[in-house]
Amino acid sequence: MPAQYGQYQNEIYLQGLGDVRPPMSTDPTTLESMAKGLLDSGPFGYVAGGAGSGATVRANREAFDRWRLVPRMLRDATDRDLSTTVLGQQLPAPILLAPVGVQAIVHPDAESATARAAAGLGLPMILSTASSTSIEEVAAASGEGPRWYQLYWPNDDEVCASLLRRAKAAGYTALVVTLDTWTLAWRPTDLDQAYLPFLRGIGTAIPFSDPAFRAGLEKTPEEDPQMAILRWVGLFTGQDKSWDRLAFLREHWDGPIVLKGIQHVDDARRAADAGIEGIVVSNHGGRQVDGAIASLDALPGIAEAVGDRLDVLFDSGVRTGADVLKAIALGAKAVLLGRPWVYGLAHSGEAGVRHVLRSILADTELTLGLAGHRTPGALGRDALAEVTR
Ligand SMILES: Cc1cc2nc3c(=O)[nH]c(=O)nc-3n(C[C@H](O)[C@H](O)[C@H](O)COP(=O)(O)O)c2cc1C
Ligand SMILES: O=C(O)C(=O)c1ccccc1
Repeated sequence: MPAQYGQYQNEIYLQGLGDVRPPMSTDPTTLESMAKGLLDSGPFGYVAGGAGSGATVRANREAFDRWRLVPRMLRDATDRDLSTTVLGQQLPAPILLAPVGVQAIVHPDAESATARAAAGLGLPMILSTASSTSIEEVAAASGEGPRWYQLYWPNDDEVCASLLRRAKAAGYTALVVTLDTWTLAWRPTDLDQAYLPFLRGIGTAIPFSDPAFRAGLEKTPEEDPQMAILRWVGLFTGQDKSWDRLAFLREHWDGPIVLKGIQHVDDARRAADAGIEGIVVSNHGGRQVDGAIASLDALPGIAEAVGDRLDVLFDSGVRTGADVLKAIALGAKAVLLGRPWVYGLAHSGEAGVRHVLRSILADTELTLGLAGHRTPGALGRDALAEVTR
């Protein structure tokens, strides 16, 4: 297959001949400061912020800086192919859109804009349970694009079964169960502004359309929004879940299941023992356990232990093409991207998300080739050097 994503580089240079500049920076590491100038401090702080002192947000980036690619020369890497297979599904590149809730706080087009941008590139969007837009609406915006559903596992089995039923009916093929956010962490940036997006009312945050959810309310969410919001938050807080409860999800979901938020190798082994198809090695972008291990530092041991039994995915701190390649060389099959495209969404909706995704895809493809490889699968530990200070 001819290299395709690198075309974005040519496109940008050609537009430059007509004095047209790219819509926003092509360097995703600078998008945070751009978004700071665009968004109110509440939503910006919510997206950019982390737990506690921010130690784990920083650690995620520092871990990437400790690994360096070691490029190889005089190997024909003119034609690159980023495609890969995850959960038995062919993907055009080893990149997925991480589940991100409440997208209406950054742009009115919210999840529908993201879904259109992802679908246009054939990348799976993982729709959050905490989305601003309904499962069915986002499915419609996805068109033929691949779609996965992320579950915040409610402590009401009826609501859980209803969400899974709707996701299945709307064509979502894989289920990502997020385990690390059964309550929100201590997040000083949000606390200092008393900012919590889903306490700000119907329409801007959580959809209340679910029939099983509505059935459990005395008054409709339209009549008593406060009550509805409190019940919704309560449903996802302080759950008393254990590994044997995965059987319930199996019963109500007939596709592959991925557990998100795995950081300990023993938890990865338990997932494999339970017959789970995939895990996401993730610390939630440093938003949950302040002081937690950098996600990239947790990856190699986990990939070594279970990489041949299930698909190991990775997120937290991926910003550049080189980062994508480093995570793959350390054992990930694919990576999830979080904040960078959210900043693109804030800038210009669907077009902004598309620009950020195309930038990272182009960077990934060019850097792969320049490092001397044709496919992500060719990357092994010998493609990297660890820098010790
Ligand atoms: C604003 C925001 C909202 C998020 N919402 C969810 C969510 O609803 N479900 C979930 O599993 N993860 C959620 N995450 C975590 C992401 O899926 C992902 O793990 C994280 O953003 C990856 O780190 P990165 O932003 O450094 O790429 C959210 C992250 C952000 C920044
Ligand atoms: O903020 C988050 O990290 C997150 O996962 C979340 C949780 C609930 C609602 C929206 C997002």
